[in-house]
This record gives sequence, C-alpha cells and structure tokens, in this order.
Amino acid sequence: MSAKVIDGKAIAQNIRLSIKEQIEKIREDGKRAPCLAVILVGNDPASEVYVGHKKKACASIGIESRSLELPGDISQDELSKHVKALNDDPAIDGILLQLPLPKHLIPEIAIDLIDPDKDVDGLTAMNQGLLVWKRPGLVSCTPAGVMELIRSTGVKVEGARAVVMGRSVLVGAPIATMLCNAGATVNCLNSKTVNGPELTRQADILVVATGVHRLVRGDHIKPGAVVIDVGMHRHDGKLSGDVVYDEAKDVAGHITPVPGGVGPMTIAMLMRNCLTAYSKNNL
Ligand SMILES: Nc1nc(=O)c2c([nH]1)NC[C@@H]1CN(c3ccc(C(=O)N[C@@H](CCC(=O)O)C(=O)O)cc3)C=[N+]21
Repeated sequence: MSAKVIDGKAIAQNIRLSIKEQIEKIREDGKRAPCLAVILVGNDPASEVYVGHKKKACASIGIESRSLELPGDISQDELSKHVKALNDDPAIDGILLQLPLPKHLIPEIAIDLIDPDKDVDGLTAMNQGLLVWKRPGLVSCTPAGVMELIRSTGVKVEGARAVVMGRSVLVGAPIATMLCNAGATVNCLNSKTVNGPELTRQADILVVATGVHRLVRGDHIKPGAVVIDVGMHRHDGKLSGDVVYDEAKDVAGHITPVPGGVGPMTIAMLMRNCLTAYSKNNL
C-alpha cells in the first residue's frame, strides 16, 4: 500500500489564493496593501534565493515588499537601529530577518527587537511564549505549515501519539508545542535519544526536522502513520529530505514530498502572517 502524498504545493496555493482575494477586497476599499520588510544581512547565496522566493510570493498575491540589504560586517548596534526604524514605520506591517545571520551577530538579540505585532516569522520570545500559553499571536511559519499539512490528512490529532525529531527553536520546539496544544501525546527526540527507531515506530504522526539527510528509514515508521518531512537537502541540484522517501512511502499512510511539501507551506504561512499583522493595525 503506498502512502497518500500530502500535496503541500497545492494546499499552499489554495491558501495564497484566499489571501490574494482578501487583499483585492482591501484594495477595492481604497486601503493600501500590506507591506513586508525583509532584512538580508550579508550575501549568503541560499538566503538570497529564499528572499527571492518570498518577494515573488508577495508580488503574486498583492503584498508589497521592501528589501533592506545590509553589509555582512554590520555591527549588532547598527542592525538593531535598522530593526527599530522598521518597528516605528507605520507603512511596514511585517518584518522578517532572514536567517542565518553572519557569525558575529547574535540572532536572538536582533529577533527580539522586532515588534511582536510585526514579527511575521513568529520567532520573538513574546510570540513563542503566546504559543505556549495558547493565546493569539503570530505563529512561526514552518510549524504552522506542518500543522496545516497534518490537518489536511483528516487524521485525528487529539489523543494521537506524535513524535517530533529535532528541537530547534525555529522548527522542532514550536511544532511539539502546537501538537501538545492540539491534544497529541508528544515525544520529542534529539541526537541524544537512545533507541529512536523504537519510539518512531510507535508514532501515529511523525515530524522529522533533524537536518540530517535521509536519517529516517522505512522500517522506522509505523504502518499507516502520517510522516511530515521538514528536511531540505540539495545534492547534485536535487532536493531531498530527512526521510528516505522511497522506503517511507511504502509504509506510511500519508507523507509529504521534498520538494513540494513543507517548503511551500512555509511561504504560505508567511503570507498569512503578513495579512494578520496588517489587519491588526489597519482593519
Ligand atoms: N527568518 C527566516 N525565516 C524563514 O522562514 C527562513 C529563513 N529565515 N531562512 C531560511 C529558511 C528556509 N526557508 C524556506 C522557505 C521555503 C522553501 C521552499 O519553498 N522550498 C521548496 C523548494 C524551493 C527550491 O526549489 O529551492 C519546496 O520545498 O518545495 C524552502 C526553505 C525559510 N527559511
């Protein structure tokens, strides 16, 4: 039995279409479009590609975007000044600080300066804390996208046994929180976990966000499970994930492809956060 493919690209496209329609209504009412500011520090080629994707996505649905390209050797104080200026700019609704930053900069200092109401990455301690409290806030994009993909399968999350592999602040930790908030019984695995496959084989919902290429094999998966692969590895120009897809698809009940799964959802959730941030101050 081959797993049902969770088509993140199509789901993301539907979400983007609905946001586009909402923005068209806003414009018909004579209001300005939402505006996203993207701060790119240095010239990391991958970051330039991702920023390009985000700006293209904004343009395709009517969100304005501004790029702020800063020198790779900028000081922490200088960077802070730019973040504060965007906080104070009423024409800017969302602020995204493209990661990773150059090694000499401390990301959390810069991220935590972002006004939580403009933190469309959902990475500030305030928004991460609101998530734990189950209070409204801007939620981080990849985790929110993972939850949409899980919900699209129709599999009941409440009471399900979930395993999250990876505990990064960007991905693993917020996903585990969201699954807990949705009533799942969550096991968080990390590189120190002993007998990981024994635990993953019990998971009805398996989210893999380890950054380790092809770590999860077919025999690590419970037959019929929902498998969400957050990994993104580029080898010889081909993208693949943390899960060995060809083995996993013969065991899982639902599975996300790489590319075409979580990635497009990250962008769609960013667009949704921009509209949410705009609406809070303009509608
Ligand atoms: N402040 C910040 N927020 C981020 O959300 C953030 C970041 N920094 N730094 C880099 C990572 C990476 N990221 C991706 C977004 C979309 C795809 C995506 O759309 N991937 C496509 C493939 C795209 C391609 O072909 O390259 C897919 O998986 O189908 C991938 C990766 C967001 N990031």
